[in-house]
Amino acid sequence: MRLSRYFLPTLKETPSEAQIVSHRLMLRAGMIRQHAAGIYNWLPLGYRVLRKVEQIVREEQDAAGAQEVLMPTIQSADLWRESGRYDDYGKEMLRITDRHGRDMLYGPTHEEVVTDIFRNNVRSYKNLPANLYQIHWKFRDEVRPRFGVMRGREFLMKDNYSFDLSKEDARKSYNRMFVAYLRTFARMGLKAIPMQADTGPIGGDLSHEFIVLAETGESGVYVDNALLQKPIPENVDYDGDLQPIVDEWTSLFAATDEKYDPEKDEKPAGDVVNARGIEVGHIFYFGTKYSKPMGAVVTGPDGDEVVVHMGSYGIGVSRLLGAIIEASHDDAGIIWPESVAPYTVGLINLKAGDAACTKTCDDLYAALNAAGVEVLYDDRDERAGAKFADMDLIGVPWQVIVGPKGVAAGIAEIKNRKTGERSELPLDAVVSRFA
Ligand SMILES: Nc1ncnc2c1ncn2[C@@H]1O[C@H](COS(=O)(=O)NC(=O)[C@@H](N)CS)[C@@H](O)[C@H]1O
Repeated sequence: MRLSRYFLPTLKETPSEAQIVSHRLMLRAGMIRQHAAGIYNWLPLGYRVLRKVEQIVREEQDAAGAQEVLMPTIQSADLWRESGRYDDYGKEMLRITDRHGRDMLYGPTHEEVVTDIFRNNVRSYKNLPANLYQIHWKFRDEVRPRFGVMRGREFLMKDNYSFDLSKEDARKSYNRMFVAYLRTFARMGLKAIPMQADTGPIGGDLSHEFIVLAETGESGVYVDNALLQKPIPENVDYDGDLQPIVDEWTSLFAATDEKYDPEKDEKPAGDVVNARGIEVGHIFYFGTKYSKPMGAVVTGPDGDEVVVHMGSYGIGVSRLLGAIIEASHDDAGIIWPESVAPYTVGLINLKAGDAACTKTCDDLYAALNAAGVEVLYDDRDERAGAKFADMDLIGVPWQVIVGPKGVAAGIAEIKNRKTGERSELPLDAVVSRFA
């Protein structure tokens, strides 16, 4: 993409309404613009990263055996009356009346909808286990939306729902998601620690939140330092027994401050630190909480009717962009991990008015694109300083800097955005370096 053509309204000034760094940088880098409180427009740069994050979530869900669906954002209130949550859910639920006077709502979550899909289409235990997921927009009328996409009212969530014949089988589904979550966040360069958590309006008695440690996090947490060093599971056999991995990750102390109070509870063993964290995922087992009132049953192996056991598993996809920036930035701006970066290379033409330099850069841009390298090409007629500042703000992992002197010497300068390390490369070696 050429910066001269990019719809990228960067800001020099820090917007006053932004209180945390990720919110400030997402506004300054032209990634989002607020539409209303807690509701955002996703501009080209921001949307590009959102889809990269979404894709990693999707890949790990597919690898774990979940199947992607798309459920409606607007739901009928009738299902929520069946589950008994219509009144309990409170003011966070955006309630709507359609032209025929029917009670509808903008979905804050989808347990009822997915249970309705299951009960209408599955009769036999032979179709279990089932695990359906979607990546879709949710609406929760938060009383105090803040911190940009971190606590929005309309936000993008990946939500899964699992269906099993028994609590034991449901535990296996839970474990598959637990491991998939460890892998998902690690692929985005995040250390997300699974912690015992409250179940809140979703319900159930088994739940873990996945928390990324960050000083601006809204959650207070207590975590054993050893958890931060643990290697992430690789080459996972999702049909195998994952309990040992889950046991390993839950044997050390980690709890949100809702579950552990240092004043009341005894001091846990280990090198436990108190920190702030961002909840990027939350998984629940809640048995028959929805399947019983909604009649989601299957015929069991011995012909009897069995109410299925369920769990639900959420990831805050849009929140993750904020979390990644909180975990990876510096004074100059965002530092995107390569796995979610909007572009891999930021190509900077230091002298747009110099014909030889511009031709070299244009040729390099074409060659990198032809090799499948995602390039953001600063071809603007701007001062070098402004170009460096913008590319550092946008946060692409690698900068390829070409000026008239470099062209004369046949070299480009390469800058690693994360380390600041600079090196030189012959111009004809740049494509192979990044392809
Ligand atoms: N207001 C919000 N803004 C941005 N992300 C949010 C917001 N509320 C929740 N999330 C994200 O969505 C994830 C899942 O939300 S949740 O309420 O914990 N869980 C559920 O909704 C379950 N139905 C899982 S499918 C959270 O872990 C958090 O990362």
